[in-house]
Formats: sequence, structure tokens, C-alpha cells
Amino acid sequence: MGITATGITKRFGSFLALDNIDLDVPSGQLTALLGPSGGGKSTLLRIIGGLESADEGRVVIDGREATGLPAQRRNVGFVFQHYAAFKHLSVYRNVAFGLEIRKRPKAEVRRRVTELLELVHLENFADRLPAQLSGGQRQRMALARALAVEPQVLLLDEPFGALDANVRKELRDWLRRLHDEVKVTTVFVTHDQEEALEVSDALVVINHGRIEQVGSPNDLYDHPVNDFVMGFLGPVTQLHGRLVRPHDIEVLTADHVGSVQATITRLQRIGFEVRAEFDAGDSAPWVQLTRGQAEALELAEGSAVWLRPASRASTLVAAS
Ligand SMILES: Nc1ncnc2c1ncn2[C@@H]1O[C@H](COP(=O)(O)OP(=O)(O)OP(=O)(O)O)[C@@H](O)[C@H]1O
Repeated sequence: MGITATGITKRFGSFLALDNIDLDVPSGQLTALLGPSGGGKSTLLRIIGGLESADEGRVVIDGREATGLPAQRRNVGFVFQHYAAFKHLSVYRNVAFGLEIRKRPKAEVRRRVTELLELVHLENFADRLPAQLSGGQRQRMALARALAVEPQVLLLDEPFGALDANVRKELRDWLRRLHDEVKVTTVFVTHDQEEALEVSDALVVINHGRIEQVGSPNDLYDHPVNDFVMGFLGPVTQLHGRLVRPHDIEVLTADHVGSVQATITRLQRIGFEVRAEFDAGDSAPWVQLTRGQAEALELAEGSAVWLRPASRASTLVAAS
């Protein structure tokens, strides 16, 4: 079940925002749409949710044809970066809103809202107005409100995008735990690779209106299909015609099978890591080491070493 989008194409004037996208979002999972700004992530999310219509293609949600349905009939919950709460209503009433307009019995509304406020850890904030919450608390309220009507699908568009780095980090841990508890099929738009790697069960990398790769976070990090995915998910350097992650290069003090001689051009300590830059003849790779590794190798600028990709490293041929 889950969500199936087939052959989704969307143009804005002559601009092709989505180019024949096929996507399967498994039921109960948290799937991240990841990619650079303007790649089409939000447009795809909005088409899934019925806020935007595709020029071509179909959307099926939990086995039900949703292509022609308006957003309010798709049984989806939304949370956006800037959440439009009812400013004059308390947190409690904001969360209760969807249930009240559906005329659910008072006792049920009370039970459900209390449950949700506990779930998002806002039980002590029920009587506050949205303006009296921090940004992170407001986004948690938004999630409670989206979950109130028990949607089949939760769609989150950069929900933590407007918050500062520490709060974002805290909220993504929290979202992961929340999702493990409620297990609602969730699609999460982000341009932050760390956020996507940390939070999601599955990752969909989108660029220029096309899907570059779909897979688990580890799969995509370890086995990217192309240089775009490799570069978007983490640091990449070049060694002797191959793209490799800088922590996947072995620094050796003697020549070994498959190694390339190189001179250390720069050593830089950044917190717990040491970044070493090399002149390897046909390439200028850099390598990420721990301080302990750098000390054990007695690395010094100007000295000669040998480099090779670690045996577990996945590499790609660099475009010439
Ligand atoms: N209503 C619109 N009218 C015209 N162009 C649009 C419209 N909505 C989106 N676009 C264009 O479509 C492309 C994809 O936009 P979209 O918002 O889906 O990208 P995104 O990957 O979500 O990027 P971001 O992370 O910046 O939101 C962009 O080039 C954008 O300018």
C-alpha cells in the first residue's frame, strides 16, 4: 500500500519541474525527498497531497485512486516550514480544530487532544497561544494538529527549515521517535543531507525534476549510482581518476598494492579530525583522519606517503 505516484510530469509555463517521476512510498515508513533547491521536491509533495495538480501521471494512496481528489479528501496531514496556526486559539484548540469541525463528540476530542499533546510533549502548554511558544514547540504543535484527524499519510515540507541548528537536531531525533510510535506513512522534504540520513527509512534523491536514486540511507551513502548522489550525500575527493570519500582513503608510509605516491601539501586540524591535503600527481585528494591516526602516521607537510582507497570503499570513475 503506501503511496504510488506514476508518470508524474509537471510544467510551470515552459519550465519542466517534474519529468515523468515514478515513486513508491512504502506504507508506515518515513521517506525523505532530498535534493538541491529548485529540484522539484516540494512540487512532488504538493502533487501527492493534492495542493497542486500534475499535468500527467497518477497518484494512488493506500490503494485508492487519488489523482483527481482535492487535498481535503485525500486523508493527508501537512506540516510546512512556516506553520499557519490560528493565532487567537490556544494550543489545545489548534490541535482540536480538525476534530471539532468534523463534529466528533466532546469527550473523544478531549481524549485525543490530550493524547496528542503528550505525544509531542506539549501537555503543559495546552492553554498557551501559538505566539507564546518557541519555534520548535510551534512545529511540534503543527505535527499534533496534522495527526489529530488520523491521516493515512503525513506530508512534511522542510518542517524544521526555519529553526536554528540545535533545535533542528533535537526535533529530528524527536520526529524519528514519534514516527516509531505512530508509524504513519510519512514523506519528508529536506535539502539537508544529514537530516535525511539521520531521520529516514528510505531516501529519494531528486534533482532537476528527476529521481537520481532511491534506497536506504546507508545504501545511498555507500553505493551512490552517480557523482551527483555521491556528492550530495557526503564529502567526495578524487584519487587517480576515481571519486572516493575522504575517510575511505588509506594513508600508508610505504608502497603497497594499488597505492599512489603523494606529497602532503597541508595538514589542518578541525576539532577531532585532521584534514590532510595531498599532491598525488594527476590529482589533489584530501583525506579525513582522526587525530590519533595522523599522530601514529607522523604526518608532516612536505613528506611523502602512499594513498589508496580502503578495501571497503565504494568508488566511482571520475568524469574526465
Ligand atoms: N507555482 C509555480 N510557478 C512557477 N514555477 C514554480 C512554481 N512552483 C515551483 N516552481 C518552480 O519549479 C521548480 C521546483 O520547485 P520546488 O519548490 O518543487 O523545488 P524544491 O526542490 O522543493 O526546492 P526548495 O528546496 O527550494 O523548495 C523551481 O525551479 C521553482 O522555481
